[in-house]
Amino acid sequence: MSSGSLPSQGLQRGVKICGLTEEAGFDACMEYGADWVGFVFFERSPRNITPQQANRLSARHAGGAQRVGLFVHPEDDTLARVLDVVSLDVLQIYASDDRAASIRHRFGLPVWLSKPVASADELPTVCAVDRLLIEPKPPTTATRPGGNAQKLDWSVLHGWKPTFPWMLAGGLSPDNVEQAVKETGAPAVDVSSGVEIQPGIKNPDAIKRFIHNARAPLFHIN
Ligand SMILES: O=C(O)c1ccccc1NCC(=O)[C@H](O)[C@H](O)COP(=O)(O)O
Repeated sequence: MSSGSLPSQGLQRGVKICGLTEEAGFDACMEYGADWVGFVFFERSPRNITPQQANRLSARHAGGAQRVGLFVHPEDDTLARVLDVVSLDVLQIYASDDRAASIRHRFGLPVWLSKPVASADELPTVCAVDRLLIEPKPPTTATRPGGNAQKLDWSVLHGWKPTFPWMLAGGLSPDNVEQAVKETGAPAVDVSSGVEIQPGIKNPDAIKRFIHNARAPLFHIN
């Protein structure tokens, strides 16, 4: 697969809205055409959702955006328990490359791996799974590895030419996403805090604007 330039639908830039917990936010993702919706299975997160709640939300719409389950260093048992209750299309994982590849093999689902970076020399050159999420390192005081509304220094990505699918995450919002894709050439973008009224509660209008603005720039590769 080349250059990470293949979002889920043709040449349209891929958009993932993460951390859905309630109906209005979930329905907005479906109405405004998000490519992926994320459910956070991490107890310390304000966006944590139970498998049963995720299943109920997911059942509100047949089809539409792919359902992504987000896990932090999960055991196989945890993944199996969630997948018993809610059907997921993608597993988004915080783990090592080897562990992520092993989860992919064990569960037979596409796996996306989060790659926190702080400088250009930390940018990955290979991808052991299906997609990498490039995001900033969390603040030292953070209680979770992502979803902290922290923006990556986009200049870190200048000149980076990955040969695998990737997605930009961290501190994006309806107001900065257009500039973010222009500066980085990101083929896909991921947001949580930037489209929220409060942690875990999404703003439908912000979701609409985020999706529109993310797709506004012509598709190009950096
Ligand atoms: O959202 C959380 O609470 C969370 C908890 C544990 C690991 C990851 C988490 N979120 C990751 C994300 O939602 C995405 O990477 C997101 O695009 C970045 O978050 P934000 O800066 O809030 O947009």
